[in-house]
Amino acid sequence: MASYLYQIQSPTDLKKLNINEKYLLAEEIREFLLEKVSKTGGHLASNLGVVELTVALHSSFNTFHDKVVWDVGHQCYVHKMLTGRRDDFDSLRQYGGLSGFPKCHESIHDHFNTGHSATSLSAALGMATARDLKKDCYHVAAIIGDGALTGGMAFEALNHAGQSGTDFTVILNDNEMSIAENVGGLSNYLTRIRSFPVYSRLKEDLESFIGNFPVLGKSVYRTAEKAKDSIKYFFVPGVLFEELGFTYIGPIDGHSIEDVTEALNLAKRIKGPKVVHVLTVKGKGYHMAEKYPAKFHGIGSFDVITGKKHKPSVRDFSSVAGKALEKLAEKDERVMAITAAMPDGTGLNDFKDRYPNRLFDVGIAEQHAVTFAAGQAAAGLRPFFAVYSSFLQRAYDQLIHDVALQNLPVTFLVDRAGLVGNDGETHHGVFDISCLSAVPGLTIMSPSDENELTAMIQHTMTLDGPSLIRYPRGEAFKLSSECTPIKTGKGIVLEEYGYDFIIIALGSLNRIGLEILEDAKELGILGTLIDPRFVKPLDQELLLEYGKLSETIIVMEENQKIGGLGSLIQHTFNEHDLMKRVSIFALPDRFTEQGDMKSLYEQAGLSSKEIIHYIKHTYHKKCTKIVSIKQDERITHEKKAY
Ligand SMILES: Cc1ncc(C[n+]2csc(CCOP(=O)(O)OP(=O)(O)O)c2C)c(N)n1
Ligand SMILES: CC(=O)[C@@H](O)[C@H](O)COP(=O)(O)O
Ligand SMILES: [Mg+2]
Repeated sequence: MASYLYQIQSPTDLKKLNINEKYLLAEEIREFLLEKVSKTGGHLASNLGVVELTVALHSSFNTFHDKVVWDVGHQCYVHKMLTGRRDDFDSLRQYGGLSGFPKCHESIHDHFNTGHSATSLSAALGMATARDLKKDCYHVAAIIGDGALTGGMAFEALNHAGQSGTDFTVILNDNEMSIAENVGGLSNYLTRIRSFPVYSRLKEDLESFIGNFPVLGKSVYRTAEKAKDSIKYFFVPGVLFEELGFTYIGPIDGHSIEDVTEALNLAKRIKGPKVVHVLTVKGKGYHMAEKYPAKFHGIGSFDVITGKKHKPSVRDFSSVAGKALEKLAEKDERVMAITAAMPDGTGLNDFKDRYPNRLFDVGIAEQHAVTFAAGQAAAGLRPFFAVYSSFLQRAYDQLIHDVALQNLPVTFLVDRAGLVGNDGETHHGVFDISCLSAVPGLTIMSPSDENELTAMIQHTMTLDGPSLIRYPRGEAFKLSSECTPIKTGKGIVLEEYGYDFIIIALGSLNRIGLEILEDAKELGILGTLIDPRFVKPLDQELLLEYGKLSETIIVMEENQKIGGLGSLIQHTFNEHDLMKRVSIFALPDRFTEQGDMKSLYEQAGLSSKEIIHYIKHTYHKKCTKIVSIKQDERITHEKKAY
């Protein structure tokens, strides 16, 4: 059987295929996607949905020159296959392998790196503006999903583009899904447009109908024009976009390669900003993903026949947080939960079922979520915004200006804090301490295990101002059967064998800290492990007390080394004239790549092996020093005796 997929080394080869061959290619692409992603894991459903759209895109656009920006970028796998990266798919999302997101360093066909939502329109508009100013000649397109279109930045760009009249194309991939079901007024609007699938044709008919009657007087023509305008308000899909200054083309069947190609070709001919509205089915072609698009949005390896994951879902920190919040809500009706399109990922699904009126999914709108929470808190509620660390970055000013400055009791449940693994650079939650520890009045905690997480969530209810709890992606665990009560700004000593070294480990890294203590003990090196619990306020008393006891102070944290917990401890020691070297095991000053956690920890030097090595080294140095001091003392003594 001829394989079209394996003939394609670049989009030039795709352009040589006729329409039937393109459909055969689409079938092969789906098989390939299923085969590969079922082994490596990845964003399957979104990619299955854009197979024909991507084939049409490369049939119409020439990405050697034209620029294409993928919003979020999780749906770029087909694009990667068609742009020379098909043979790299075994390494998809693996350490050192092919990224699951667009990466300019991978290919000249990737024009802008993405990973977070709602950036594509701004970036594409910027490129189109640069093109015009430099008098270059190429097309620019942004591909954005209906979910990503709920992000504020997308609206800001629509507003700007509509007025600027800049020539570029927005391809709106509407599958009525974000990760969960899409939400909001815009989503409802798009759904209404879906119910007029033939209107684009009707509009053309109306125009040609009017144009076909030159014998009608000008006034009649104008009346007809006006009538056309009012009819438009009732029937024309996409009036919203048209009113903003875009030409709307659609809705188009996104699984028809001819229709999408034709619509894109038309868009290229029309000057100014355009929206091509494409309707697709998330998970198209794989019945399991069509039925359960949320499960197959981003999935680990799985069995294609049964759709079952190879590693069954575990009880993770997110679900522990969700449960703890439910318990709080049971007792206090002021407790509200807020999510920015991540109810599943942040463990809020049960809360949503139980308290549908107290769970607010605001869409992919982190900035709005924070100020919305501020408003709730200002009016007497106790909102909890559960959000991934890297997505909270988007709302830095809202946190400072709208929450902290007014000392409002909003709690941030900061999930995916630390390294996240295969999503890579864009998704690691490694900046929150550096960014947020500078915010006055914000209490920052990190639990060492699930009991502490639950206790900290309860503890936030005793605080008057804003608070934040950071916890990692992955399986929950207990370090002990229960946890000692949380007191604001107080840490605890988890284990105390001796003072050859002191480890201050943040959050779940205490588990590795305990292992290190045991391994060192077997070597006869005795250490102490401190769980600071609070990054802010830091337990200065505890840290200074133990800091004085040892020459080897080690801090472990899953945050950038610059501006992290280690720096805060160093600063505390300086302020109290405790001149100690603090050895910080954290993330180096570069962006951490994708990969399995073990490789990433090793790369960052955050593994127990690395730290034990360091402890042994400093211990031996100390012993050698003691031996030589003792020798010196003996010589002096002998000299004196002589
Ligand atoms: C700022 C930000 N918040 C949240 C996410 C998590 N996220 C990734 S994809 C996605 C849903 C996107 O839906 P849509 O754009 O419609 O694409 P689809 O998967 O349906 O093709 C979400 C919420 C993100 N990547 N960036
Ligand atoms: C593309 C995106 O941003 C999300 O789909 C993300 O990959 C989810 O990550 P988790 O798997 O950690 O929920
Ligand atoms: Mg969608």
